[in-house]
Amino acid sequence: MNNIISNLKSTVISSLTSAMQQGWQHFTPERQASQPPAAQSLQLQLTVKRGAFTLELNHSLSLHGVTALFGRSGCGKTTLLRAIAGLDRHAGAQIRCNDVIWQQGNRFMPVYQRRIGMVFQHSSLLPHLTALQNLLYGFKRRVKHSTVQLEPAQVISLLELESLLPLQPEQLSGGQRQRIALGRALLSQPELLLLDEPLASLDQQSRNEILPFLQRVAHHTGIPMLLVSHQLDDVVKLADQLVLMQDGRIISQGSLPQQLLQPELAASGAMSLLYAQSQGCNNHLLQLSIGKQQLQLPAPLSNTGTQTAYRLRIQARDVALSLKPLNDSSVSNQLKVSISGFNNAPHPAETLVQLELVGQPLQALLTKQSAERLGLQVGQQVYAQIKAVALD
Ligand SMILES: Nc1ncnc2c1ncn2[C@@H]1O[C@H](COP(=O)(O)OP(=O)(O)OP(=O)(O)O)[C@@H](O)[C@H]1O
Repeated sequence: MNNIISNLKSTVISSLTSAMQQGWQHFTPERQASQPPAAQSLQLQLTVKRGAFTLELNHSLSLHGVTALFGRSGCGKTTLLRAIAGLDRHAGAQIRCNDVIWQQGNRFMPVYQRRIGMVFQHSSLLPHLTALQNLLYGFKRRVKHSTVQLEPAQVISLLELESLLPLQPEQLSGGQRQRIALGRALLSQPELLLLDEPLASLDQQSRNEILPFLQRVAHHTGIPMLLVSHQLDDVVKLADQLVLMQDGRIISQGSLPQQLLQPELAASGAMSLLYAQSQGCNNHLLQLSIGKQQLQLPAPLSNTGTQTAYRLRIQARDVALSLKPLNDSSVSNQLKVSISGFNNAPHPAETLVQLELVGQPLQALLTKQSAERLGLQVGQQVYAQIKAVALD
């Protein structure tokens, strides 16, 4: 055992030393031309029957960035993820990743050959191993040298694991355990990361702590992620695309901003996601542009001035509409938009007004009475007052 520990330590120390020599104080990797192509599409054809529940799919999923598999509890998300991973084998299923057959007829590629990394709700760290040993578990034994694109030192730096390495799992918080589990998954050199509710067992503080690391992995490694979640808040912070499931079926898929218009999502609190460019800071106010329109928001205190693109999360209830620009209002963010449609809101007295802002969707939650009073119609140009924005 002592030998194993000292071998693991020397692997990381030599890896870290070499990283330092190459100037990886901060990990800013870009996928190299020599790297294998990341997973881009999954073709899925499968039927799974479990008592009264049936999962039935015949879909192609396009995977780039973070794709959220979203739906109510019991709709079949985990069942689908486990089939994709090869953890469960369902007769008659056909699963392909790009052009590689993972399952078809008698052919069944086992989990370890699928080049996937997995993180589950509970981190499943081995309790008798340190964080470092857990991190490197499988890396030395299972990963072929020729496939190594992410070295331990890079993963340690990316996920800021340095101070955690000597600790036992019981000494780590839930969020820290998930960071180690994520690091272990990355060191398996995956072409696809499968994340099954990785934040579900965490309290809000731990969720907030690990979310930036998931964002960092998504942005810096280029490895596509399939994220199972039934928390719309987490999905909106992380995902680029959303696959919506209901009662064992995929009912829609597409870019996250478009999918947020689906009435099924309004039940979880209708919101919009806008992409904006930073024009710098003025008096601690971040100046943002969307096309030719401007917004300003209190700059995040951690703002280093280097971020140029932002995601703005806007609750539909924080958007008000007026027929003319308001000059005597305290709301300073006012955008010219056009009405593209109306959706039912969860409450019968309210309506969700679909708006378009330079090709991006935005929605406002109004009472039907207000919408009628203003005479709102599809195609009409109005002004959206944005009362609150969350920044990513
Ligand atoms: N081993 C099993 N035996 C019988 N039924 C099962 C089994 N596993 C899952 N189910 C049923 O299959 C359905 C889908 O379960 P699944 O865990 O895939 O849903 P989910 O969308 O991931 O839910 P959650 O968000 O709560 O994790 C549920 O109705 C569940 O009760």
